[in-house]
Amino acid sequence: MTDDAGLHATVLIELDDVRVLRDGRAALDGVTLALPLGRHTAILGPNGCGKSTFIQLVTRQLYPAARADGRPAVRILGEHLWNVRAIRSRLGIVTGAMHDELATLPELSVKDVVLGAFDARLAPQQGEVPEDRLRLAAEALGRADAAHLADRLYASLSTGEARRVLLARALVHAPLALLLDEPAAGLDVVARERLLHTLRRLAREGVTLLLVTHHAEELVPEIGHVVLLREGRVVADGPRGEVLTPALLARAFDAPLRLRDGAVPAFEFDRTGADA
Ligand SMILES: Nc1ncnc2c1ncn2[C@@H]1O[C@H](COP(=O)(O)OP(=O)(O)OP(=O)(O)O)[C@@H](O)[C@H]1O
Repeated sequence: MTDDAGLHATVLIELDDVRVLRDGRAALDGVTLALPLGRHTAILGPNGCGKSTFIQLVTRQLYPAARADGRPAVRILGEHLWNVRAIRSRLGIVTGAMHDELATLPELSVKDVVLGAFDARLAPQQGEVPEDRLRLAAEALGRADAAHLADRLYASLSTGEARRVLLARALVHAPLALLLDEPAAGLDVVARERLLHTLRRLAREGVTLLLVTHHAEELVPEIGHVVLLREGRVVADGPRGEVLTPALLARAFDAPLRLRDGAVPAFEFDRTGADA
């Protein structure tokens, strides 16, 4: 392995001057990032800044514009032609889109949802499920604090319960990192804090967290690094305390915003400033 390959292997996601066009407009524009394994990071920004585009880039639902010099613009764990199924043992992905697909299947049990990860399908293939898969699925449900939900139908779950089951599905391959799209969106305050507690435990166990969000309260203390986006461009990329300043937040959100950082971080909108 060359030094270069060694470096890439420790970098979870690398974007090199990425441009993604949607309907002819750049949804990501000149984005250069290196997100290492082991560093818990949030990608943060207002509606429309390109967060979903970033996730769809990683899951290969969207592609970057070709670069003039022919160099690959995106690498996931060092691979520029990654296969989402092949990387799932290293990067578990939890998105709202996955929930939307699963929730349309009324017969699907929670166990089926988690077992489906082995076949990279919504539900597992018919037939007897191997013992080791059942064991790994049960362990993943346990790690997601969702063991009590195993025999429920997925479509009958509350939003908070369903989010845990998706987390279990992502954990079934014991990934090194989790890419989480607004993990606490739609959860009540208690469900949110319980889910964040689970994520914090996973972080302490060595799973790298990569949050893509605009919810300040999801910025658990383990998130030490923040990338701020605005209109498809990186406004700031650095340590949490240096990025979440009123000046940089104002630039990203185009509004007088500050973060009240603490046990439960929250954005505060300065209405006086907005009127000025
Ligand atoms: N299907 C689409 N077709 C065309 N343009 C799109 C499409 N989806 C998003 N866009 C545009 O791409 C840009 C980035 O959108 P994206 O959905 O990635 O932002 P986001 O940060 O995820 O927003 P939100 O927080 O509202 O989910 C926006 O200008 C948006 O209008």
